[in-house]
Amino acid sequence: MSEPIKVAVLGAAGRMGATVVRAVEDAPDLELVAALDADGDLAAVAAAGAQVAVDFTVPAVTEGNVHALVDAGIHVVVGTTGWNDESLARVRDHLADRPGVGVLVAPNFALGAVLAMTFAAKAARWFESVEVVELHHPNKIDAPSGTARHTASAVAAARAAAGVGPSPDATSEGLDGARGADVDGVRVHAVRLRGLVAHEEILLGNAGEQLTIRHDSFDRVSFMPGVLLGVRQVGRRPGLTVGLEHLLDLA
Ligand SMILES: NC(=O)c1ccc[n+]([C@@H]2O[C@H](COP(=O)([O-])OP(=O)(O)OC[C@H]3O[C@@H](n4cnc5c(N)ncnc54)[C@H](O)[C@@H]3O)[C@@H](O)[C@H]2O)c1
Ligand SMILES: O=C(O)C1=N[C@H](C(=O)O)CCC1
Repeated sequence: MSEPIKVAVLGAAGRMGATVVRAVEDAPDLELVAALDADGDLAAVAAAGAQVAVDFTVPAVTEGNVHALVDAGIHVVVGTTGWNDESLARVRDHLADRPGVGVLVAPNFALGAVLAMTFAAKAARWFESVEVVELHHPNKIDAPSGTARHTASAVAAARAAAGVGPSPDATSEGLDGARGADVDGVRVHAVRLRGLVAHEEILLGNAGEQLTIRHDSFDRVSFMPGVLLGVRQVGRRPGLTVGLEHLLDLA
């Protein structure tokens, strides 16, 4: 058997980070060499000999972590949300100077969520209306979710490519926010409710019919097969990869 991949986890005291620590410890082909939280020193990751770092921290710090890890020649698997076209472009540019280093940024590592996004993008051109509803635990700090943004962008791109216009909407009066956020022209609604973990519905409507695509993560273990797949694959994918769909032959 080959040597285990040496893995560091950032955000290790958090809900996701703690779950990733347990998953790495349970995987015979992986070795946990560092587990850092907010009070940790990022230099400890390289000092521990980590080959791959997994980042489940907070939107305000994740990009800085990635640049520091890329400088150290460490591959990175990022689950933290808050990324946009500009921050992703900065990482892509940085990686051009670091051939051989891979970064995977995925807004959702649950296999069902990735399939739901893929199915929604495929279906989007065939419906007059489409809206996204995401539902999460009330401790989540960002809205709408990274998954919902990624879904809405993919839906919008598929509709644009097929020449489909915007969803019909006659709203001209009411309260600000009542129609949700606009992500590339697709309405996205965020629910925060005690008891929830991570859930998404894509509602697609035509005259006389509705298709609802729904995914539920009831437990954070649902993200672990995707995270571990990313850890195992990221070193073989130099440059920036955005979305787990690229590792699942779905893109
Ligand atoms: N991609 C996915 O599949 C997926 C799944 C669940 C959550 N998330 C995202 O992951 C992120 C974390 O979610 P969570 O529920 O675990 O949050 P959390 O608040 O429970 O955990 C975040 C942790 O990061 C730590 N932290 C803050 N700054 C740090 C730093 N500079 N270095 C190291 N650690 C630092 C915090 O102290 C905390 O322990 C969020 O952005 C969330 O949206 C993504
Ligand atoms: O619990 C969270 O926070 C989650 N964040 C990701 C997102 O914003 O899409 C993935 C689902 C869980």
